[in-house]
Amino acid sequence: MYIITEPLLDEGLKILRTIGEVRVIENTNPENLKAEIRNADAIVVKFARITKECIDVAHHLKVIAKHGVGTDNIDVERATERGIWVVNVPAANADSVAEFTIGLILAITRRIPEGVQQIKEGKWERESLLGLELTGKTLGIIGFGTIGQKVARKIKGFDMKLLTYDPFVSKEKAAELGAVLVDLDTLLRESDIITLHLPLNKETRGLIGERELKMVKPSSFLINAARSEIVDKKALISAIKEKRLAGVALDVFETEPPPSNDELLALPNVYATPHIAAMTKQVQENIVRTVCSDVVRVLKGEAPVNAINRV
Ligand SMILES: NC(=O)c1ccc[n+]([C@@H]2O[C@H](COP(=O)([O-])OP(=O)(O)OC[C@H]3O[C@@H](n4cnc5c(N)ncnc54)[C@H](O)[C@@H]3O)[C@@H](O)[C@H]2O)c1
Ligand SMILES: O=C(O)CC[C@@H](O)C(=O)O
Repeated sequence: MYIITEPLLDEGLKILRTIGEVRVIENTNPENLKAEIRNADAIVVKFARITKECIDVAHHLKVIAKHGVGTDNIDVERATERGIWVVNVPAANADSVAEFTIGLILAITRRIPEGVQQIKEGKWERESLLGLELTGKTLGIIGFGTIGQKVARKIKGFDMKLLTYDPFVSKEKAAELGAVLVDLDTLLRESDIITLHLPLNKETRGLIGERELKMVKPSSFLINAARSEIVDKKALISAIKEKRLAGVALDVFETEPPPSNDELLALPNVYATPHIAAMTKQVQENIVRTVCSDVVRVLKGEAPVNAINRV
């Protein structure tokens, strides 16, 4: 068996080597990926785009394995048509991502990165760093799945009012975790902080656009540790420039890494981190074990545990 993979922890490489030859590929631009995937029986993918064109040259491919939960970088429909399993690792990173989300909320509302910067520059300008107390404020959680629910559970001690919007969740489920299920417009109008925890797909691309950003309070903050394209970038830039949003914290970008002259990142009140919400030792070890074990299962002719399609 021949397995290709984006760079992985050694533990994962060891598991894969029990079933075949493993090649680590660093260059995942479309042409290189097409050349590499041609002879592969399996691919472990982090951020590389596994497009229809890529899948169509992969005549031996049996499984596309996502190191993580979001499979928006994989053409799952085409893989299914071609009889190729797509597996991911659901839930494994949810605690870490929820913890990180709360970190971003605190960082942006209490202006922690600016405070750090001031001190390092030898400044002491406390009066310029007035923040927002979270107690009694409203947190709007868009997407109430594994991560959204963990955020609700973990933020309890902050005594915030919780709203959530998720078309696939019942109001009873929301209430169980102390949140009120509302429609999107209500959430946007009433929240002081809005955090996104939904997948990127045809329905959610651009879900937060100009119309939606015109509804939010100018004092509100937006947190995006889900996927960049859920928010319309042009509309977001206008909202920040026109002071219709107090601040934005982003862990995800359309192009990763984003270009150094990115217009959004250059704006004040835009905080950013390099897609690290799931970057904890525990999560990375757990994910690599789970995903590589599923690859081995498929290559042995067994059904994977975490398939997101049926072939
Ligand atoms: N920054 C990171 O490192 C990082 C790490 C993990 C996950 N993520 C992103 O977070 C996303 C959510 O992860 P999860 O584990 O909670 O997934 P999940 O599938 O458990 O939950 C997603 C929730 O979104 C809801 N949803 C779907 N369409 C919606 C819509 N149109 N409006 C509102 N809600 C909608 C679903 O009903 C579901 O409850 C992933 O798809 C991934 O893109 C990012
Ligand atoms: O591999 C990672 O650390 C990030 C993946 C994350 O965005 C996911 O969708 O699970």
